[in-house]
Amino acid sequence: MAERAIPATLRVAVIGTGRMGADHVRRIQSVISGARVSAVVDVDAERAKAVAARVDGCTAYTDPVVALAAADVDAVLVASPGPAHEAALLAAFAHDLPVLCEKPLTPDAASALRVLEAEQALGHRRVQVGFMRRYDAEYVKLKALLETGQLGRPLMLHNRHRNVASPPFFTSSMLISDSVAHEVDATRWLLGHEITAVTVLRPTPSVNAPDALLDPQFVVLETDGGALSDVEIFVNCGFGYQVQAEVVCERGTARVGDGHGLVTHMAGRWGGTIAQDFTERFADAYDREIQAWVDATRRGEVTGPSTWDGYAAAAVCEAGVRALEEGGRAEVALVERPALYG
Ligand SMILES: NC(=O)C1=CN([C@@H]2O[C@H](COP(=O)(O)OP(=O)(O)OC[C@H]3O[C@@H](n4cnc5c(N)ncnc54)[C@H](O)[C@@H]3O)[C@@H](O)[C@H]2O)C=CC1
Ligand SMILES: O=C1[C@@H](O)[C@H](O)[C@@H](O)[C@H](O)[C@H]1O
Repeated sequence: MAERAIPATLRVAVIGTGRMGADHVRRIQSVISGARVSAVVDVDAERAKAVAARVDGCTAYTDPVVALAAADVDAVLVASPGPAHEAALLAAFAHDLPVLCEKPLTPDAASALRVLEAEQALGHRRVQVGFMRRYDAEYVKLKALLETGQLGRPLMLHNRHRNVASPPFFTSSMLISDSVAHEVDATRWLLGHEITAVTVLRPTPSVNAPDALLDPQFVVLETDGGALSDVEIFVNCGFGYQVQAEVVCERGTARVGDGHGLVTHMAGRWGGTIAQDFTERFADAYDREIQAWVDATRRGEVTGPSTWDGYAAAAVCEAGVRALEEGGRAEVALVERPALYG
């Protein structure tokens, strides 16, 4: 395929204009630099039209394949639901377009592997996966501290991931595949280890969990570097959105996500506020993530979480769902890491 000329302002097609897609359209148009939205695609035609109407020179489509063939597009942002990602990614690969794909890369290891193989067939990386913890200022500092080696070898990572309430379509396995997927990536990225086995423990569900939802869950990830990473996932905690991580090393510990940004003392009490959802807690991280993607694309590069990272997360989550459903511990089987992913 002929080398594609990269314009000064990238023309981006956004596939999926729901909560995340519409927010990324706003971000590209009003917050970051170097890109504009030239096309939006949603199976819900009215939703696509409503979002397109807010953006000059943006066309609405209902089919990603038609959109990428017809529209003037230099890059693609995929924000449709996970099961639709494979088709969208393959449509982008057919035009050799760079893609920012929201997590999960795909919902299971077999489809993630097909995407991995399709990208290798192109011969170069095309995908950045939307694991935004890697762009959060506190997580970035934690990673940098670990890399100095001052704390010594990481032994354990304790993660807490709490949502106010789960959406109506949420299932018990989605606590792992949709939510813990972030901690799976954070563990691999912070520790630089692959995850080899997953154990899922199920306390008696909260009275606030919708019917039959196993919420909360306690997940233990074993790594090939000998560290353990545990995740409390609680998606109906009721009081706020909290994402915290504490790494315990041989010479000390470090933690992020306590939300101590603004502390007030008033009327005999002290305290702060708790974010209510991810769009608030991770707003800056999403801005940095999309800006980094646009900047790298304009340089003709692909950076950030790769298709390999998306595949590894899918395989770990699949093992996690197995452990949840069958009880106990499930081992993770990964294919050999291809040379393209270093
Ligand atoms: N990084 C993060 O923190 C978060 C990431 N996400 C991820 O973002 C993606 C989208 O999630 P939400 O915006 O919350 O979902 P949503 O349900 O609000 O929006 C999805 C949109 O995609 C459309 N759609 C469905 N199938 C499609 C297809 N085949 N082609 C084009 N459009 C299609 C739907 O009509 C809907 O408008 C998911 O992959 C989700 O896991 C979601 C929330 C936070
Ligand atoms: O990715 C996300 C959602 O899909 C997921 O459902 C939430 O639990 C996470 O907090 C959010 O970041």
